[in-house]
Parts: sequence; structure tokens; C-alpha cells
Amino acid sequence: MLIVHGGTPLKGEIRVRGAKNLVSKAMVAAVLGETPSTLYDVPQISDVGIVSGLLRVHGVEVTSGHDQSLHFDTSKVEAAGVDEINIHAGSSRIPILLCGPLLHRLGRAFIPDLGGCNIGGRPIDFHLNALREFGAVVDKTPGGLEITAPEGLKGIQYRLDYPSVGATEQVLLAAVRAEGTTELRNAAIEPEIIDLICVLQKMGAIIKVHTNRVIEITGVERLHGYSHRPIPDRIEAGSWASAALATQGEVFVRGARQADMMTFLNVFRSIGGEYEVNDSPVDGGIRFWHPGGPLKPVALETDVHPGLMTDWQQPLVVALTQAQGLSIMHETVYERRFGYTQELRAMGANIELYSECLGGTPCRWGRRNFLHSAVIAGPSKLHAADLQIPDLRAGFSHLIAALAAEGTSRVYGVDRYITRGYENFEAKLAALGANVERPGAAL
Ligand SMILES: CC(=O)N[C@H]1[C@@H](OP(=O)(O)OP(=O)(O)OC[C@H]2O[C@@H](n3ccc(=O)[nH]c3=O)[C@H](O)[C@@H]2O)O[C@H](CO)[C@@H](O)[C@@H]1O
Ligand SMILES: C=C(OP(=O)(O)O)C(=O)O
Repeated sequence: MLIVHGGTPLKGEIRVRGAKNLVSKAMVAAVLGETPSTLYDVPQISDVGIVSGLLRVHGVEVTSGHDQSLHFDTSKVEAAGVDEINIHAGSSRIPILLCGPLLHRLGRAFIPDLGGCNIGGRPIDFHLNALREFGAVVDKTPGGLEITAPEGLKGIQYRLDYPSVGATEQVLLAAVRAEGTTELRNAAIEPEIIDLICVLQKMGAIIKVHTNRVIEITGVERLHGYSHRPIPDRIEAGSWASAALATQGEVFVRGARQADMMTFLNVFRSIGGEYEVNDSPVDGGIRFWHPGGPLKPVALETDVHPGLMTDWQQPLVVALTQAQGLSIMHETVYERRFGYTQELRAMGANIELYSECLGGTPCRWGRRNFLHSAVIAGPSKLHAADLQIPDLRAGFSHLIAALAAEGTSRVYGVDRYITRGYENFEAKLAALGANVERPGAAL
């Protein structure tokens, strides 16, 4: 639990490291290589700890080195016991991505039940359908999925019904060493996926990204290790930027990169926030600030890249509670990603949820009665509350709301959720002048 004394603008500088949503996938990709790999600038977040644990139970030696690097020795990849693997059941989305690498290295894989944020059904039908097309046999057991490839994996022609990030990564990780060529249509093209393709290319893969979401992979027999510096975490950068706006502060996010954040930057400016890009390759970043005066309401929709990323939605909604007028946020990626607004309402925010597609583009959730559009009327004077964090991004948003509110809030669940994606966030809050404490810490 964190005690947050609100009302102080966040001011100062913090640094973001490698992206959570690339680092974990690059760690899995290391298993495909027959020689060691090194990944630099790895954030100390709990998801990295979970994936390290998963790799270790499969015989990968994971060691840390200078510049927050991780080194992976994959010379002794081996099957893990179901009990060992199941320690990681329900911990993240990543285990499903081990299918391709383990099938190529061992001919079989056992995948425990998945975790990750509870923001919708999050099925894995695209993953399993694609794996079956590659030639894998999938058996559901009470403890998880048993997957084998009696005749190896063979390249496929496959179209995703929706450009899923995870399913695109699944196909990439299976296709790079499959026999023949794979063509994936309607693929996701998030910057983290392009960076994963860079990792795989370094390992010896042949991958072409065509226009119109088509990715073509020519399978190769062997892959070797890589050395890679990941793209910075654009979600974390956007979260701190939103915190600067909501608290009327100014935050320099060292490491943030304009190219990955173009969509976010346009939204930030439309709301009335200011930013300045420093391009220095050594110590560059983006300075975000509230210029004073009223913020402007906006109508937004989340979408797959290059649209507005769904993981920016929650921090932005907190900032929009301070805009003057009616804003709309239409969530088109997940069907249940507004649960956290109930706590914001308890803090004085004026937010109504609707099952209609209010953003303009009809989406998959419109006719299915999911409350997936929000109307935010601002500005609202937020007041302190006791907050129970439901997931990672919602948790950070609750924290921002508590920082922007008048009075002292208690925020529960920080260690379980926020540490999944925000490195050293308490130290970063302190660096930005936030008045936050752990109960009993002063004793
Ligand atoms: C670890 C990681 O990288 N997580 C990110 C990844 O999650 P993740 O890869 O799980 O998200 P997806 O892009 O796969 O999910 C998008 C949508 O597709 C649906 N779907 C997905 C797979 C499938 O087999 N069937 C299906 O219907 C999901 O229910 C969801 O509605 O991309 C999301 C969308 O940018 C981000 O919010 C997450 O932070
Ligand atoms: C939804 C998220 O993560 P995950 O897919 O790991 O649950 C997120 O990072 O906001």
C-alpha cells in the first residue's frame, strides 16, 4: 500500500529503459538461437523476473551484466517439469510465446495457464489455430497446453481476423525456423513487433515487412544468438507525460523517442499539453508539461498501431478529467478496460460508460453490450480516496489521480501490479517531488 499526499505538481526528470512489451519477447526469442544472446537496457520489472524464471526452468542460463544487460546461454535447452512450469501459471501472457522456440529446440512444449491484465476475455484462438496450421498438435490438459510437432513445423499462409500483437509474434517465432515460407496477413505492426523482427534478423532470420500488414518469413535451418538494445518503453513514457498533465507539472522523460510516440504526441498537443523533443542519441528524451490555463476536451479511439495505443488510454483518461468540457474515449481493443473508472468517480471524476461505439468507428464490442465507450466531463476537482488497483495501467492511473487529488489517498496493490511495467516507480515519484510514503517507512 502507498500513502499518497496529493496536490503537488510532478516536476523533474526520470528515465525509461527497454520496452516491457519487447524485452519479454526478445528474451523468448533467445531460445531459438544456438549461441548466447545479450539484451541491454533491461528494466527491472516483475515481468522480466517471470520470464527469466520461465527460461531458467527450461535450462537457459540467465545472468545479468553491465548496463542493465541480461545474458542468455541457450546451449542446454531442456524440457521442464510441469510442476516447475506451473509456478509461473497465471503470471503473464508470455508463456504462450514459448511454443515456437520450444517446438524447434525440443519438439514439444508445455504451456501453463496465462495471466496478464484482466481487461477482457483475451482468448488465444489465433495463436492455437496458427500453430495447428504449422503442423503442431495441441492438447488441452487440466494444468495447461501440451504441444508437440511430430513432423516439425512447415510454413503457412495465414490471415489474422484481427491484427493481434501476441498472435503476430507467435507466427514470427514459429515461422523463422519452419520449413518453407510463411505469409502472414493482417499482421500487427506495433513498434515492439518491428523491434522483435530486428532481433530475429540479427539472429539470422529472413523477414520482409510488406505494405498492408503483410509479413513474409522465409524459414532458415539454424539461428544464432543476438546482441540487442531494445526500443524505449513508449507506454511508460506516455504514462509519465499524462501524469505531468494531470498534476499541472513538467516531466522530462529521458530515453523517450518521438518516432514511437507520434500518435500519443498528437493527442497530448490536442489536449493542450506542450512537449519538446531532444534528439541527442546519448541523453535525449521528451519534455512534457502543462502550459497553464484550461485543457481542451477531445474525442479519441484506441486502436492497433498506428492508432492510439490502448495501454495509453487509462493515464490519458485521468488527464482528461481536468479538461474543460466533454471528452470521449472509445476503447476498441479490449472489451472491459474501463473498470478502473469506478474509483475515479468515487474521487469526484464525472465519467459515464456506454455500450455504444461513441468514437465514430463501429468496433467489435458495439453490438455485444460491453461498456467500452467513456464520456468524461471536466474539469473535476478530484479528492482523496482509498483505491484498490485492478491491473497494471489502471493502477498507474489511480496513482496519477491520487497525485492530482486534494488530500491523502491510500493506494492498495502497487507491488502486485504496478511493478509489472514500471521500473523503480517509487524512486521516480520521489525524483519528481511527489509526496508519497509507505506506511511505517518513517518509523
Ligand atoms: C505483453 C504484451 O505485449 N502485451 C500487449 C499486447 O497484448 P496481447 O498480445 O495479449 O494483445 P493482442 O494484440 O493479442 O489483443 C488484441 C485483441 O485481440 C484479441 N485476440 C488476441 C489473440 C487471440 O488469439 N484472439 C483474440 O481475439 C484480444 O482479445 C484483444 O481484444 O498487445 C496489447 C495491444 O496493443 C497491449 O495492450 C498489451 O500491453
Ligand atoms: C495489458 C498490458 O500488459 P499484458 O499484456 O502483459 O497484460 C499492459 O502492459 O498494459
